[in-house]
Amino acid sequence: MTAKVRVEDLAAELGLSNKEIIQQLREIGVQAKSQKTVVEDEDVDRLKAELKKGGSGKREVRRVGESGVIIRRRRKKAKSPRGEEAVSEVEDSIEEPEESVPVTVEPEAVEAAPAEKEAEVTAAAPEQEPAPQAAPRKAAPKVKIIKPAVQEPEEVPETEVAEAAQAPAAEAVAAEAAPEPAPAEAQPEPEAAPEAVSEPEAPAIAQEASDEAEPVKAEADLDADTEEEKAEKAEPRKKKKKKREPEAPKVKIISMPTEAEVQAREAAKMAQPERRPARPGARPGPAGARPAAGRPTGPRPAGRPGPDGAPSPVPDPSSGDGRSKKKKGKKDRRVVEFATEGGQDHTNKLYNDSNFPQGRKGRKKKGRRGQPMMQPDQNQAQPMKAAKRKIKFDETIRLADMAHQMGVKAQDLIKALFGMGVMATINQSLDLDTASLLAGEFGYEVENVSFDEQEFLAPTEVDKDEDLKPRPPVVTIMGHVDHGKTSLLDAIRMSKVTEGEAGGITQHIGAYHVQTNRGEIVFLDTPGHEAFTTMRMRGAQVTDIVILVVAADDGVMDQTREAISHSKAAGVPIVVAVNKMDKEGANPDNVKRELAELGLSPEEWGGDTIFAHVSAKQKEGIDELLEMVLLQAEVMELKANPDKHARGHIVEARLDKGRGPVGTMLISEGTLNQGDSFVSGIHFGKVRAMFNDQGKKIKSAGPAMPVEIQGFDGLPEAGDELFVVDDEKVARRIAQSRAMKQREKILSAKTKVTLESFLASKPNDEAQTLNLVLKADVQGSLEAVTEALNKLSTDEVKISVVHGGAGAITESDILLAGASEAIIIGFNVRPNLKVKQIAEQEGVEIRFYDIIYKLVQEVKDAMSGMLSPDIEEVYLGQAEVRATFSVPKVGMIAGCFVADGKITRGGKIRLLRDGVVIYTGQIASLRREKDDVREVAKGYECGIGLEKFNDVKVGDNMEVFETKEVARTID
Ligand SMILES: Nc1nc2c(ncn2[C@@H]2O[C@H](COP(=O)(O)OP(=O)(O)OP(=O)(O)O)[C@@H](O)[C@H]2O)c(=O)[nH]1
Repeated sequence: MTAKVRVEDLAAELGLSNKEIIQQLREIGVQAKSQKTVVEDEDVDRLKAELKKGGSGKREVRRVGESGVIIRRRRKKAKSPRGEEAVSEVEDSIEEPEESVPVTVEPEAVEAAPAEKEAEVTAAAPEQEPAPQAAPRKAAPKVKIIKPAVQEPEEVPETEVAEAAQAPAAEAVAAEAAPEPAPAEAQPEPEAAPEAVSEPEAPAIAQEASDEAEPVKAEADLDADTEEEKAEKAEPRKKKKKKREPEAPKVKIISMPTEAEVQAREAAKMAQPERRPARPGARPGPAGARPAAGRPTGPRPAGRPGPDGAPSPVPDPSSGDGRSKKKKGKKDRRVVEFATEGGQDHTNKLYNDSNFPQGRKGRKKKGRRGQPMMQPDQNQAQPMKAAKRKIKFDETIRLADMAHQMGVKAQDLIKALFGMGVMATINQSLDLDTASLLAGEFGYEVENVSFDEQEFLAPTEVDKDEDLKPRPPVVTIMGHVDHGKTSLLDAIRMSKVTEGEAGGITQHIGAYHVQTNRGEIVFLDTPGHEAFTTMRMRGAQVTDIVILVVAADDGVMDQTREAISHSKAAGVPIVVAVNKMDKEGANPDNVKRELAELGLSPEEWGGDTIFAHVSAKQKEGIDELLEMVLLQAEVMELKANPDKHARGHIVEARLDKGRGPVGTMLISEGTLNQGDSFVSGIHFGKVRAMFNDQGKKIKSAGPAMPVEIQGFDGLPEAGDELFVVDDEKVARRIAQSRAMKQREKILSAKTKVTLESFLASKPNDEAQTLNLVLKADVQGSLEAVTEALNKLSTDEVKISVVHGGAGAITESDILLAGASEAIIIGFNVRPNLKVKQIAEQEGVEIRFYDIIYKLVQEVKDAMSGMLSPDIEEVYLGQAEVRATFSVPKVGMIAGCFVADGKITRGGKIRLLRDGVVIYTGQIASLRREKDDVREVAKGYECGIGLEKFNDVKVGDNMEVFETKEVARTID
């Protein structure tokens, strides 16, 4: 058994800090994550041996900061034993002297501080590693020298190595002492300096290049260094920094080296360093150049991807070298820079060689914990690799997530997007195109990993003619209120469906089919066009034929017109059922005439609309009506392939207490079998049980059959498409993917058709159509507006009035507009609160006008892409008139209840009666109880007086708004 000791215990025992112990352990190849990590006894022994030897190269260098604070830095020792020993020695000496460092020295050190620190680190590194590399270190020392030199000249040389180093140090000191203006060389110095910093690396290169050259370079370096130092002294710190920055280039230079160079370096191992070599060439890439930090610091700047796009590459984890975390981190950073400049491989090699010991110094970010220092840096660099510079994109991607994946600030992405003309917030979802563009800006690629449900859906091969079998038509009954829709449905069901059925009672499942002598017909059991259009809005066009019920004694009414508009918009043929023929006042000819005016001319009048006379009450004419429907269906040649996976739509769904979610599906093609796995909207399931419209349990159902299904995982929605897939896993995956998309969709702004944007919405269409739903206060103005608008149609932009009617804007109008991508134009009419909310939900734009000229002008402008309203109306609130009081000398005061928003005294007001605008003007007075108030919020009562208007009635509504100017926009 081996004894185990915790890091913290070990630290206590050896008189070192936990960090130091962890670092030391790393250097001997033992990974310790924290002070609690248990260390094997044998490792402890090794560690101690290593420490005795001189430690794994850790060295501490204390610096005196400006404030007089001593900064202790540790440097890893070179792998080479020599180096290590030397280092350790140095450390000791340094520490001691540091404390005794004179104040005067401090300032200098401080100046050099940032860069110096780094420089020191780097310098130290080289030194440690290659004892032999006197030259290189020397260069490094310069930087270091500044600190140590002043403080302890002797130490510096010692640590680093060689006498040569000492010499430079001395020089440096001298230089510092005599701040002469940097000679011409001084300028280059900066570069040289950097090089010097990176010297270690440079040396390698130099070596590779040629011995001869090296010496020269070395000399040059030295000179440069001294010069630099001088210059630094002479110049403000900034300059020094700059010089150091150049050092970064050194790094780059190093990386620049070819493989051959690298190898040479390895071979020579820190040998004589003539880092200089790099100098000129060194800076291969300005990219890395960031050298900013001059000396040692180089790393930092380097760390970041250069503008060149050169994100720092990642060198290889030279981490193995066993340097202090800090050092590692620094190194990594540098490496990154280098990589950027030169080949990554090279850098890696270099690192591995530990040729670049110098690299540390800068304090990198604090946050590195444990080894992480290295790793994180590497990670940062890694992005360089193409494989790592990809962003996963799934359907959409939130800007914040994208920033996270890229490792950049969301703010930066937002700025970049802004530059691309896209305004986005951190939580906004981006589409693939935008994300790709944005990623490109940062040198990233977008990898689309979206789940494509199409892959799992049965290939939508075109059915062969021989596979198609006739199917029954699906019929919806529409008509005005009380014209007999329900009675007709009942009459049909009673006369056909229940024949032969016990009790004659059929279960209501949303649809049923009837058998006639001529064939079957399927009826959707939800009369009215709202349901019809609601489903259409959801993309479900299940109805083949519409039966339009018109009472013979009443004629065409508002909802009759609406039904016609809805049917036409959906392109569904209409069969007219003139109902209540049994009534005395029945006048079918009048109905025909009115319908003919709306484009539904009976066949006997030369038109193509089929009419049938029925009496739902007397159950007369039903067969003839059904016959006519089938006649129409024959013309349509409705067919479907029953031999495939079923596909259809949910027409009704409900939560059954005992059976859970159940939905009625109208199969449009294929055959649904019990046990089939399916997806419906964002839900999935397996057909556990299936019932027909008569409540009978069935095992399979073919096209156009309404069936009630059990087995959903959640409640589907009417209009959802349902299709069968091969297995439940696929169904689940698809449903999950859809649910996710739906969430994203909700998050992303809903785009709606607006008068300003409709042109841009379909820029590629040759002829664009502006769909409108017109609502006016009276028939007369409706006709006038319609006529004026129709005249505006041009070859390029057509105006299509999907529906026009007199009266308030209703929910039905919103649904129709939503399904037809239309804009609602309200002329002297307004929607009530509920309708307004639905319009907002559905993203339907409603525009209001009270002057035909203005209406026409705006539509005209919109058609030419020039619409730019400069006055915008801002809705404030609505109030209901619950009482009226006549106040002498003041006039009529309306006692109101604020139902929405707020009422403000300065606001403009519209008085609405049944949705029609009666008055538009100003609020003359606004009171709460007996006090004049500025505004009254929702939920409170108040008294409102209108300016020059007294005809207020209980039940009226008041809409308050204000107008504001909006800057005109281009396009
Ligand atoms: N005389 C006569 N009355 C009928 C006929 N059909 C329906 N009615 C009557 O008209 C009224 C309205 O019938 P419904 O079937 O409810 O009309 P609807 O169109 O479904 O009405 P909503 O559901 O309100 O839209 C009822 O009182 C029926 O009895 C008919 O053919 N002749």
